[in-house]
Amino acid sequence: MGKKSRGRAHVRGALPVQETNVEDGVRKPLSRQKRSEVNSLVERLLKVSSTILPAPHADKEWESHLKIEKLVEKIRKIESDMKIPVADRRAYIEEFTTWMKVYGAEIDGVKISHFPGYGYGIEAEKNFAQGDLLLAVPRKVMLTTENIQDSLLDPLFRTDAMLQHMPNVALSLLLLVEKFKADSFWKPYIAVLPTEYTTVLYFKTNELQELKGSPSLEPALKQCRNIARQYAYFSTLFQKSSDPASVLLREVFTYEQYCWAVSTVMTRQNFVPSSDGGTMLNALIPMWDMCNHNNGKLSTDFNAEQNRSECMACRDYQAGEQIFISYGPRTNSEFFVHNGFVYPDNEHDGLRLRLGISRDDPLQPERAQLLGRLGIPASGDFMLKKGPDPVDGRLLAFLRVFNMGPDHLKHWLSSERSCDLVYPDCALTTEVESKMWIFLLNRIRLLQRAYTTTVEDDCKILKHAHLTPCYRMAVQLRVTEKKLLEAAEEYVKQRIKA
Ligand SMILES: C[S@@+](CC[C@H](N)C(=O)[O-])C[C@H]1O[C@@H](n2cnc3c(N)ncnc32)[C@H](O)[C@@H]1O
Repeated sequence: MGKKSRGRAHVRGALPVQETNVEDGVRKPLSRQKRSEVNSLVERLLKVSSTILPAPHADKEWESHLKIEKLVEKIRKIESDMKIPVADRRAYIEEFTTWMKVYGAEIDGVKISHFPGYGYGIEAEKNFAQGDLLLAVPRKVMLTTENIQDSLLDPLFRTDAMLQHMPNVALSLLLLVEKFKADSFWKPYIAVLPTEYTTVLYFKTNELQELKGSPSLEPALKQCRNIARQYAYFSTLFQKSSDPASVLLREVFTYEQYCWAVSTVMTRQNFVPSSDGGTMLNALIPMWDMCNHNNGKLSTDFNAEQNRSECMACRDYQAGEQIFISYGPRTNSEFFVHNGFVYPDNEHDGLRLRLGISRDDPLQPERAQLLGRLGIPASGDFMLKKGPDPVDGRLLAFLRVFNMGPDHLKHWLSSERSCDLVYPDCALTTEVESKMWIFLLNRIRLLQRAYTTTVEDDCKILKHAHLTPCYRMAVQLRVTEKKLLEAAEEYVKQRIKA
């Protein structure tokens, strides 16, 4: 495809230049030799990223990440020949807003503005009272997995198992198809999307290394490995298939483009009912997806009668204020891995604890049976929560069962009141109670010792102005984790004293 000739203003003002996804140069395919180099690197990447690692093993995961990174770096270097210069994201906001209104969006009273620390966001242009309609986005402008059936992706979608089973991956590829198609209906929307993200896929090795000791490192590395594997899979597929999507994407599909597409979807997607109401669809909802997150109630709903998503004010807003929505009760680790940000005031924060009954434990069958009765697995992920009650009923019951002796287990297995084990005031011997609090305290201290810095060190680091956004986020995340552990430690110490 040749250079775009559409005239537009390159607005350069006080704000940093925000690139768009609109090409501002000539797209160049790779030379034959470079294509074959990429293909052989991709083959190796597919192998390395598909290797099954031994169950949770941080060192092995890190080793594998370094191998993947090495290959990805080589691929990126060659693929940089395919890079297309892009223009200012901000210059397209007006065109996008007009497009939204033409297709029936109700967005009077709000506008897109830049907010330091958040990127773009939605600003109130008038006062809103709690419960008022802030914006309404018709289905027509949404990009959903239902749009695949009328797109170039449809033939590939129908035959590819990964696309059939992973709607978020399918939506990512649909987005790429629409981005590179000459006459996409969604061009005005794609033009105002960010060109880069701060999801873990954009972290350099030294930035990810800042998470050593954190329980968030493992899901972050897994995410990087999964995306590298998917990239390698599709890169190979597009080179050899002749369906319309493969033909279109063959010359433009790079690791960077794939990271962009999946990051767009993972940081912005929502779910809406299908047109027949029978199922839920992964959807990109223009304009709504410009809202940033804070604590609060979910305030977006799909209005089936009007066939549109509606977002209500979850509190009063004054003109000039940034409007926030809640992305839901996620921990900071989840925000970090899936949404590309850390929210220090997160009231739903929590820290994953992996706990399990050892197979070598002679009482394993009894413990597993009792836990099973409570609907709790004998091994799995539990959560230490932020706030005054860090230990919820599920974790409490696990710890109790884990620390019971044979007589206690026998008693609770024959009791009709075993469900009481999830309640703090359940009548349990002090022997089991104190054993379990000591066990939890040791576990918390083990987690604390795994970090290589203290909260004080981290706070000093965060004062440096020159940190990259990804580096800053990694340090912010470990601060939230350490503070949570500190509070939980204090809570447990009080229980031991009592
Ligand atoms: C749905 S988009 C919101 C619009 C986005 N700010 C933009 O410029 O396009 C979600 C992204 O916004 C940013 N974001 C949302 N809430 C945030 C918060 N509370 N703090 C920092 N960044 C936030 C993160 O980069 C996140 O990936």
